Amino acid sequence: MSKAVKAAVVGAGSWGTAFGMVLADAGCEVTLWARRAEVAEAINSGRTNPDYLPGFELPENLRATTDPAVAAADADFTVLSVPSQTLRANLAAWAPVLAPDTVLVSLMKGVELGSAMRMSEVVEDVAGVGPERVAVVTGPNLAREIAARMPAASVVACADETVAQRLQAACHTPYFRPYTNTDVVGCELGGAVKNVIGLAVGIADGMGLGDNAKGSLITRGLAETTRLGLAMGADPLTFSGLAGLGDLVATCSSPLSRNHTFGTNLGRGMTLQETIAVTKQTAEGVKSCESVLDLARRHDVDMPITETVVGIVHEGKPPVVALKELMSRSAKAERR
Ligand SMILES: NC(=O)c1ccc[n+]([C@@H]2O[C@H](COP(=O)([O-])OP(=O)(O)OC[C@H]3O[C@@H](n4cnc5c(N)ncnc54)[C@H](O)[C@@H]3O)[C@@H](O)[C@H]2O)c1
Ligand SMILES: O=P(O)(O)OC[C@H](O)CO
Repeated sequence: MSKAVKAAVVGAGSWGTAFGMVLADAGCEVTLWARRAEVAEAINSGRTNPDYLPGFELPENLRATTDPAVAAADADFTVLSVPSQTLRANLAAWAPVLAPDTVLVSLMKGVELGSAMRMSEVVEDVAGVGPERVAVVTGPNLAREIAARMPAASVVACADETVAQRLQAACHTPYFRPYTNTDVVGCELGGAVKNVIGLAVGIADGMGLGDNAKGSLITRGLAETTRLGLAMGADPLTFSGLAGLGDLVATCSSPLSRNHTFGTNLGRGMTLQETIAVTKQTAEGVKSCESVLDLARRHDVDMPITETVVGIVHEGKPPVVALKELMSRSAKAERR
């Protein structure tokens, strides 16, 4: 009998826990690392994670610990699911205990502030591993729907296709269908920028701007994501796939999206501080809109929607003023 695949998951938040359930349902032995002892205790004794995924019973082959060395031991895959801006510090603490040949898997959809590095680049930098040891899982995967075992497709990206295929096998279940891709840059950009566009669509929804505005923002949001991707060497076809259009549509249409909800609250007139106060979990676009804009400027790419979101979220620009500015930009051909 072959040995079960072992997976460590760093971060027992909503997506770390839900993806841990997917791995466990696919037959892996999963150990979740939780920051707080009470979260680990609830998972081990109550089979639930009431703080992040209330109402879902967790599989028996998913355990939790607060000790990184226990979680990391012999892990074939070390799955990283913490807020993007904390990855560097979290992974630095894990680096000494990582299993020697473990594949590091990023679930995160953000870009590091200051360095403008994608999450896989931060992983390579901190863990000192090459791209063949780093994979990314991304796509239209709202954690609560996955935890309810509702059907979804996803993308498993790695520069080394055989590694992507191993991970694909490790997380393939009757309700979770992962596709492989070797375009790590495109997959990560799709995930990070859709959060920013999700904020923009949420703001528009909160302002009551209607479905034409939503369709326009989604489409032009995808256009600016693709422009950035092309400048960074991504395959443009990635953006019409699950990591691009798929995730953008799910995020921009779902009340389960934290980024969309964050934007809706701002569009309804809440202040930034009020919105932060009612947001219990990570809305990556709030910080990553600045690092995405930084990336755009480094690559000399025009990203007007991203710029508008930064203006509203970080510069106190009233949404009505931002809307007027966005709509009065000079006329253009669609494909440029
Ligand atoms: N929730 C989803 O539906 C979903 C789906 C796909 C991808 N993602 C991505 O997965 C990543 C993780 O998101 P999530 O939804 O699990 O977030 P979350 O807010 O639900 O959980 C974050 C987890 O990170 C832990 N953590 C570790 N160090 C931390 C620190 N210094 N500060 C704050 N928290 C810290 C928290 O304790 C918590 O367990 C994000 O990049 C997100 O974009 C989320
Ligand atoms: O809740 P959000 O906005 O972080 O979105 C969750 C996932 O990324 C959707 O695929």
